[in-house]
Amino acid sequence: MPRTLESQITMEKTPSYFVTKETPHRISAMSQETKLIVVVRDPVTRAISDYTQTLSKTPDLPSFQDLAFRNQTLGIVDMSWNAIRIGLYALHLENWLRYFPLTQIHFVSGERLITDPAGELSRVQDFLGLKRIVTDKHFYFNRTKGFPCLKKPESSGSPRCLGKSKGRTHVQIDRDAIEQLRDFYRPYNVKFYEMSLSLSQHSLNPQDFQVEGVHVVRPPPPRWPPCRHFSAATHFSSFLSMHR
Ligand SMILES: Nc1ncnc2c1ncn2[C@@H]1O[C@H](COP(=O)(O)OS(=O)(=O)O)[C@@H](OP(=O)(O)O)[C@H]1O
Repeated sequence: MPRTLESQITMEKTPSYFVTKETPHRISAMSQETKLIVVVRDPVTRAISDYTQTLSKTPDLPSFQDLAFRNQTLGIVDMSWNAIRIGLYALHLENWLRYFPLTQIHFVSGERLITDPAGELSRVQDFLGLKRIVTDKHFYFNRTKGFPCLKKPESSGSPRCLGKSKGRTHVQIDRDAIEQLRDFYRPYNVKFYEMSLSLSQHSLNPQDFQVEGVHVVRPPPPRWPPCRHFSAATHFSSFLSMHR
């Protein structure tokens, strides 16, 4: 991490931070005031997106079902496959909560980042204690790309969209496999959604985690005092770490 002046914020983004066992301990040893931002999306869509990305680099990859299930007939999911494991947000979060209070963690909805990028970024700016500088006027919807793009980045006078590897058409996976994976993730999603409910900046959509209609328990407000400073974040889940 570079040295940072009192008025500056250092940000670092590494997709694997959120799911790497040793990371919370290492980051808290560096600074307990680090603020953490995690971009999450429906874990089933996330797994298919992950597979689509790997397939584009490794065309002879086994099928999604072969990798996702130990035994698909019995519905036994292979939790050791990274594309599946990463979406077990509740488990990863529990590991982080051993080192950081929930108030220092902010979840960005990957789905809303596409439908309402300015809204998601308002919450990020609030969480970081920043003035809301990034707003609606910075984005436009690019029909060709099918995603929001930046109107005019600071560094150039022309609009900028994310690259071709972001927002690819996903590999088609059969309905049954998707349903089996939804069933598999449901308890983890419910737990994760419940944990996130105690955040004042809570913005996760119940539909994105298939928890609508499920009885979720709102946990008591966190015991920790609100943080003064912060820092850090993860392929949906993206993980960004920010340090002041
Ligand atoms: N504005 C905009 N333009 C293009 N793509 C967008 C945008 N906002 C979010 N997304 C979604 O970002 C997804 C890819 O991001 P990753 O999480 O793979 O990034 S990272 O590799 O972890 O850094 C990518 O997922 P896929 O659609 O599955 O490819 C996109 O849906």
